[in-house]
Amino acid sequence: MADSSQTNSSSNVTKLLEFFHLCEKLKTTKRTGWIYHNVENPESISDHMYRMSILSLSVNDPTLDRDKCVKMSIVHDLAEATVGDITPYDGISKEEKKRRESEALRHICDDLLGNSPQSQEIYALWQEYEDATTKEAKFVNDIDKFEMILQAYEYEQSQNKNLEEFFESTKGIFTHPEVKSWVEELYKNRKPYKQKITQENTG
Ligand SMILES: Nc1nc2c(ncn2[C@H]2C[C@H](O)[C@@H](COP(=O)(O)O)O2)c(=O)[nH]1
Ligand SMILES: [Mn+2]
Repeated sequence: MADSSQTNSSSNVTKLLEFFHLCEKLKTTKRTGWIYHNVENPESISDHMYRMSILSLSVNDPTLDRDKCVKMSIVHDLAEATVGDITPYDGISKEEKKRRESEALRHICDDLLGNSPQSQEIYALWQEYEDATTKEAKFVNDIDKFEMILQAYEYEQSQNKNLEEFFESTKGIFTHPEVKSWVEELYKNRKPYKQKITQENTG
């Protein structure tokens, strides 16, 4: 039997399980931006965060705390388990989106995780990402958008979708030199969308 100081009380364990179950929403909630474009079988919020953690492990930048970037990647959209995946086109201001997400994260960290040291780290990582002032946060903000256009490219290729909007809205926003090289390579490989010529088009 583990030493009691290292175990949680039974009510805390009950709340931990509630948190773990809440995280299922990240696995089941499809990303809204793809839904709006009728993408078939769109990725979930956690799919997006998982690949961001892989990008964090892959970057060749010794000045970056990559472990921190991995942690930041997997918590940056955690609040979406409660508030959902809000896009810039939903008519919800950045301030309101941040208020909802901050409230959701406070509930998770205070009510479900009992303001434990672990929950304080989760909240601090989320806040650092939102403030976007540290090197790690700027990098993770970059790969949040790079991972999105990477996925847009893949849907364009596999489903012959026109997802130009995602490329337009992220033009010129990348700051990290290596991420910029990834973006350049992606643009080099991107094939123009081919309008499917159907019977009615040809008359
Ligand atoms: N239709 C569009 N949707 C977009 C665009 N930029 C972001 N988004 C979507 C992608 C996600 O579903 C959601 C927010 O993603 P976060 O990872 O930032 O939470 O917004 C766009 O240009 N067009
Ligand atoms: Mn994101």
